[in-house]
Amino acid sequence: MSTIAAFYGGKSILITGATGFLGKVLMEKLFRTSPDLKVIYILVRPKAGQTLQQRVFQILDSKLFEKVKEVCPNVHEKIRAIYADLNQNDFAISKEDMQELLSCTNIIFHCAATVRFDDTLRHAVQLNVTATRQLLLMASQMPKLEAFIHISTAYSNCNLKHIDEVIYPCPVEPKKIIDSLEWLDDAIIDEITPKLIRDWPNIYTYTKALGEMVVQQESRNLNIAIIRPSIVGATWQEPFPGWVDNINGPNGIIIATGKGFLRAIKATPMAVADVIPVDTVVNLMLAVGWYTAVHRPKSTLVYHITSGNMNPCNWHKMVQVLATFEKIPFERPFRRPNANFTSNSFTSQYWNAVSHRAPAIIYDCYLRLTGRKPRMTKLMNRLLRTVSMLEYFINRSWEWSTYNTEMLMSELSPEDQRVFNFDVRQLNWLEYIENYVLGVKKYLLKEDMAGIPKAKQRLKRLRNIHYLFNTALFLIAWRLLIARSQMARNVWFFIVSFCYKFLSYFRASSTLKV
Ligand SMILES: CCCCCCCCCCCCCCCCCC(=O)SCCNC(=O)CCNC(=O)[C@H](O)C(C)(C)COP(=O)(O)OP(=O)(O)OC[C@H]1O[C@@H](n2cnc3c(N)ncnc32)[C@H](O)[C@@H]1OP(=O)(O)O
Ligand SMILES: NC(=O)C1=CN([C@@H]2O[C@H](COP(=O)(O)OP(=O)(O)OC[C@H]3O[C@@H](n4cnc5c(N)ncnc54)[C@H](OP(=O)(O)O)[C@@H]3O)[C@@H](O)[C@H]2O)C=CC1
Repeated sequence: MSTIAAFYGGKSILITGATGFLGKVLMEKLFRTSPDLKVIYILVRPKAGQTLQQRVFQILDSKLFEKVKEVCPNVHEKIRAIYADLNQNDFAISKEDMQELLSCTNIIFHCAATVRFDDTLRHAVQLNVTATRQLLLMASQMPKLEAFIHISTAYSNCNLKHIDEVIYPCPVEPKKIIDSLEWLDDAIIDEITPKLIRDWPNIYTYTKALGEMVVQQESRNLNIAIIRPSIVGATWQEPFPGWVDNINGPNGIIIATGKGFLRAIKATPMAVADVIPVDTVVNLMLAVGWYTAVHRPKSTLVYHITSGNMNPCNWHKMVQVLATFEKIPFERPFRRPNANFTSNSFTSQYWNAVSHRAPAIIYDCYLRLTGRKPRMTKLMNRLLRTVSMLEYFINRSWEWSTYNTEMLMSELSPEDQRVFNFDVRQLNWLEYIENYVLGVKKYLLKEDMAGIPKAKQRLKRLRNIHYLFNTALFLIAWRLLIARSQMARNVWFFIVSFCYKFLSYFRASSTLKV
């Protein structure tokens, strides 16, 4: 029997961000491996016209939870959705709910965050910093609390090249920032934001760093651990390979490439693509929860869950996705999937003009001519903006030390190492990437596998159109050149007479043989 799975039996667990990508996989694994847990409290807000209960039902009815329903048939009774908005004071939790949370919670997994790179500083600080402080304050009033696990990101210190498993101080104290945001108006905040975030690439990574500082400063006597995953990708093994459900990180790029919108990207091919499967992150989270509660380390331990130092894959290898698109094409692609990597800014601008903007403009002209509303240029601009925000991460490599993560691995029994496996050395990248693309097609785009032959036919047609278009373009350009340049004319006559002579010789020699 797994010690970790047994540890969660009978426990009351509080999860923030349970409706997010990581949160759902965390809940799934908890229910599947510890079906005898007492309750999982999740802090949820109503969204997109759905009530809390509707949101919970939608999650439990998804394919992700199919195995859970077999192992834990009364899973609906074990989830307690609590109305909460982390943007508000006391999270807007009712008195009764708060009382129950304070008196019953044994373990907290704090996953909620805004992960948008372009959020406003005010909102990102509220969610990634102030809400963390508020949750720690709540945690300090929980008599039964055994561990508080805070999810940060491996990029919270991406302004450094080598990152250790320690909490680095930020230049400005989080408290000062929280206080000043209370009275500064939005225009001034926008003006000072670049000065505050300095060499961090965006508000997200900066506020995650502030969040870690808050954890350190407000830890009181709590048993706390911080987990820093790198780029969280689709599931590797559990509950099945390739599960994804949002367009963040590589997912949106995979869709844009597979649908033929994105044909070139400014990336350093040899830079490490530090993707880490979401189930691996969740396994570490559960192992850390157990270790922190049982072994009670004297200080707050930070755990890196990254792939680069143990089983590196670079962006060049990630282009394997292209080969996968041949086997498993996405439906209705705009162009044939192809991607050029360039680390040169000038070449990148060139590709943007030729491979992205020009086809979008041509397509919009076609839409206009056929009486439809043009939309491709707008979509392309949005895509290029997104790609430009991700460029920072695909043109650099970082080194993350993993002493604590390795130490934890060695503390686990062989059974726990199997059930809560976070050893990425066993991961086969090519297989993972193929399953990832398949997962994006099935679970994110919700495309039917039966449509693959049709999609392949369309790819063939697009390839023929591509060749035809290029040939026509070449002939037009050549015709124009011949009309204007004597030298081009000479070259043309030379080529034609050479071909003619070659053909005559070939014909003559074959007649002789007969
Ligand atoms: C060639 C080979 C390629 C190989 C692969 C290469 C991969 C490279 C990837 C590199 C990734 C690097 C990531 C680094 C991450 C750092 C680690 C972290 O902690 S970071 C943690 C991770 N954080 C990040 O990765 C955040 C990065 N992303 C962002 O910050 C923002 O998306 C943005 C600012 C980039 C764009 O903002 P904006 O332009 O406002 O766009 P929106 O966001 O609002 O959405 C656009 C559209 O999509 C719709 N839609 C949404 N969801 C779904 C869905 N589930 N289903 C379907 N659709 C969905 C949505 O409805 C909207 O459509 P519409 O309503 O207009 O019709
Ligand atoms: N995905 C990645 O690549 C990486 C993620 N991380 C970290 O992992 C954690 C989880 O990320 P991930 O699952 O990908 O993110 P998601 O965006 O998928 O999920 C974010 C979660 O936070 C919740 N949330 C946001 N705002 C509020 C609010 N005001 N009140 C209540 N809940 C709120 C969301 O709820 P709702 O559904 O209502 O919006 C959602 O459940 C984050 O801390 C992130 O920093 C770290 C490294 C990489």
